[in-house]
Amino acid sequence: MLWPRLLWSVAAPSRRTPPGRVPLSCPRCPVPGRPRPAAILLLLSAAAGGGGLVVWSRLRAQDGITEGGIPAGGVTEVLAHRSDNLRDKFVEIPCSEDYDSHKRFEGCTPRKCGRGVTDAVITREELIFPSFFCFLFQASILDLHSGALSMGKHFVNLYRYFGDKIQDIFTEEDFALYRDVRQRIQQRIAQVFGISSSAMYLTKPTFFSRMNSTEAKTTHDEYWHPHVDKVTYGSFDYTSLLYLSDYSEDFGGGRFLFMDADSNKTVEPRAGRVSFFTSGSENLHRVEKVQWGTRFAITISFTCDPEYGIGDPLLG
Ligand SMILES: O=C(O)CCC(=O)C(=O)O
Ligand SMILES: [Fe+2]
Repeated sequence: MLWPRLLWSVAAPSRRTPPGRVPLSCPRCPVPGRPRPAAILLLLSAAAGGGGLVVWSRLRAQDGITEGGIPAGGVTEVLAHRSDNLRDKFVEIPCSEDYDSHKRFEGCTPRKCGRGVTDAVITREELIFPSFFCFLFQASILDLHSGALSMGKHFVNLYRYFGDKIQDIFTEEDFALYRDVRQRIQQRIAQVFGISSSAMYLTKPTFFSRMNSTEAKTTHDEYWHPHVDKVTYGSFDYTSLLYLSDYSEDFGGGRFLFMDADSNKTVEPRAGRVSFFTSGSENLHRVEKVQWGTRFAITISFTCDPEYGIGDPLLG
């Protein structure tokens, strides 16, 4: 059983919480509360300061496709069922032309495009991240690189807000796990797409997300809009999503959907499952609205352009 699920069951009881779970609390997790103006990093200033957190706000620009549940009449194929335990599922698809309008980096920029799912790169048991999860109970997005935490209508910059104290709040173990997981995903992507892992760079934003059925407080919380990551985030060439909770056990709705011309193809989240794909419009996608419970995931993305590369998030 996963810690996140246990922690969440205490923090936000759900009708799905099975009885008899060990009650856990987060004693080390301080509440930022309503931030002092000096400590606030609004989304815009974060973005102005070098890219920052773009996330879902920009997705609105690509609206116009049915939202919420899967559209009636839309044929849906399941690429990965929650109960599957997949080693290396991969579907190749033709690349879009999106990459032509960006500088090409041979040996990295996608020539082979597609989407893959694996349950064999990360085990469910290792996905603990307790110090990150403390904050995710209070926020919908935690951007590890910038420290931006979205809380209701506000963005708080955790690194500025807590300063040196952040080292007492976040643990090095969580950052080390993040680095390890990032590396393993990067290697898998490189292997599947036939490129060199050293030609890929982590890019921003890289963030934890919490999605539930409560009304979006701001447009940043509107995770369900169809979008193309390369359009939304610019620097992305390869997107990966690491799921931390289970579809239909921890939450309902919230499936990931590739929106192809002929059909939708779903990936049902499963804790430890990595879904990865080339970031161009060959992989238009969205997330179904969550109907109940809480869905946790991490978006970890890569660019081929060293100019947009970032280092691993660091503690302090
Ligand atoms: O969490 C997911 O399944 C998808 C999130 C997403 O599309 C994104 O971060 O760009
Ligand atoms: Fe996306």
